[in-house]
Amino acid sequence: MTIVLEARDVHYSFGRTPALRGADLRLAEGEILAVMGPSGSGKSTLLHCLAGILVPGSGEIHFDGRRIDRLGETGRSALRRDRFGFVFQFGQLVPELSAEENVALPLLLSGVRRSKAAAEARLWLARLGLDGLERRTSGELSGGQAQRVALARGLVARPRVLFADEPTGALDSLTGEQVMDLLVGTAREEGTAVVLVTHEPRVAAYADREVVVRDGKVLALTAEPVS
Ligand SMILES: Nc1ncnc2c1ncn2[C@@H]1O[C@H](COP(=O)(O)OP(=O)(O)OP(=O)(O)O)[C@@H](O)[C@H]1O
Repeated sequence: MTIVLEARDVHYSFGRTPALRGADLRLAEGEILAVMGPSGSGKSTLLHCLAGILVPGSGEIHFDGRRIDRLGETGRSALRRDRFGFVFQFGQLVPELSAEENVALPLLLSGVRRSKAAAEARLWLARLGLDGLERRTSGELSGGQAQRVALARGLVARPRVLFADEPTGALDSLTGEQVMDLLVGTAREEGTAVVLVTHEPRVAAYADREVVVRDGKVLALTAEPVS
């Protein structure tokens, strides 16, 4: 089994408020991992540390066997752009851009030609059942459609790890299930590992394994990834 991402004894504080107090986590290649836990327990902070958005006060983050917590902002932002994908609770689409332009964005940022990026974006929109909606802006899409656009954007650059923070949090349960079916289905097809932060057991049930964050520490609910 190959470990793609690992947190070792990670501590992080917001000023004097400790958010992580020795968090450990291992994510296997292609694994879908649910991170659960009560509000304020440190789930989002852990995701942000794993994704190189926040730098831990102490401890280590390893991606593909390389320490990433020691990289500078430029190195971490290159990593986020080239190797990681993101989906958040509120899709955070750029409101002025069309669905197609939103999905093409990560490719354009990586230097892909405009016509190729647009063609890839259209393929991903079709794959997520959004054909015909390419020209719409986020204000012209339903919540579920917008979240599928966000998912297409998160996966278009074929990341090694997709970080999903409450990806269905703003959706009704039926729409949430459709988004989760697509998220898990496409991640599996692509071999993309997923860190899925959720407080909903129904959403966590889509994962291969669950951990619980409590008081800034990670408790394993089911076994470590197995070979
Ligand atoms: N920007 C911030 N400034 C100060 N404190 C923060 C900030 N973000 C989070 N915290 C604090 O850090 C702790 C962990 O927060 P975090 O957002 O990681 O929890 P969470 O488990 O994701 O919560 P939720 O389920 O409510 O999103 C909490 O005590 C929170 O109040």
